[in-house]
Amino acid sequence: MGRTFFVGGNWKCNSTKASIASLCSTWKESGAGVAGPPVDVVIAPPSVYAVAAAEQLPSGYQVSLQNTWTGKGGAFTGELSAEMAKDCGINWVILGHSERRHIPTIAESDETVATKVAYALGAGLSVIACIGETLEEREAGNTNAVNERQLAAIAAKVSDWTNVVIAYEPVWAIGTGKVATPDQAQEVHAALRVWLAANVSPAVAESVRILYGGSVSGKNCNELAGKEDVDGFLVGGASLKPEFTAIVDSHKCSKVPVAA
Ligand SMILES: O=C[C@H](O)COP(=O)(O)O
Repeated sequence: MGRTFFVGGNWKCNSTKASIASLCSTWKESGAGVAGPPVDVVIAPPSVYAVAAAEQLPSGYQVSLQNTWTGKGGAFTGELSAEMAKDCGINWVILGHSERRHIPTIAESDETVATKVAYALGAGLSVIACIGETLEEREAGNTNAVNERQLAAIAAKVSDWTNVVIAYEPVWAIGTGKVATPDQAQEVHAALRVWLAANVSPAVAESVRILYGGSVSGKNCNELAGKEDVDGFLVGGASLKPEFTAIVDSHKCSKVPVAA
């Protein structure tokens, strides 16, 4: 069994109509960063731009939301439901991103993230589920414990992992330019697979894709992609730049067998 390399681009709360048109046209003109086997590419624009971006992205690039609500729509001002994403032809959502966990005015709990993941899957979306430790937690020696706690909350509500991609994003590496070393990323990814094998199933541990996120760039992606448990990336800042296509192309450095 193999795992198809996966590169996600999270535009966060950035972009304009003009910047999207310009970036998409630069990517297409470069001829690099081609989506399709052996690499999946999924871009998460701010939701108001998602449908328009889908029409301009290079062929084969899929689109994601950056968040959905915990359940069915209704009287929840400002929220977006998984069903609305599906209705608009959007098949992915990023959930549990560290900015949604740690920004005080958002403060999503493990429980909320897990509820969102389970609901989105049930509504037919595929989910990029984010986990990751803070610098304080790493320095206290709690890296694996924190990541396993966040994953356990999701595992408690999810039984079918077919449409789940895990993104390991150490909070200290996000937007800081302090990328995890390839060995640091590999160590956590391998530990996550061990945890999944013991607590979910060996088959899920073998098949689920685990992405690394945090200051990934066109310069550091190839070395990270060469690690045996790194199945791709969730990219923030560099996904707003021409260099993103080089990160898509880093699948050529992957040692993970491609899914049949
Ligand atoms: O979702 C993406 C991550 O937050 C990584 O962001 P970054 O590549 O800007 O560090």
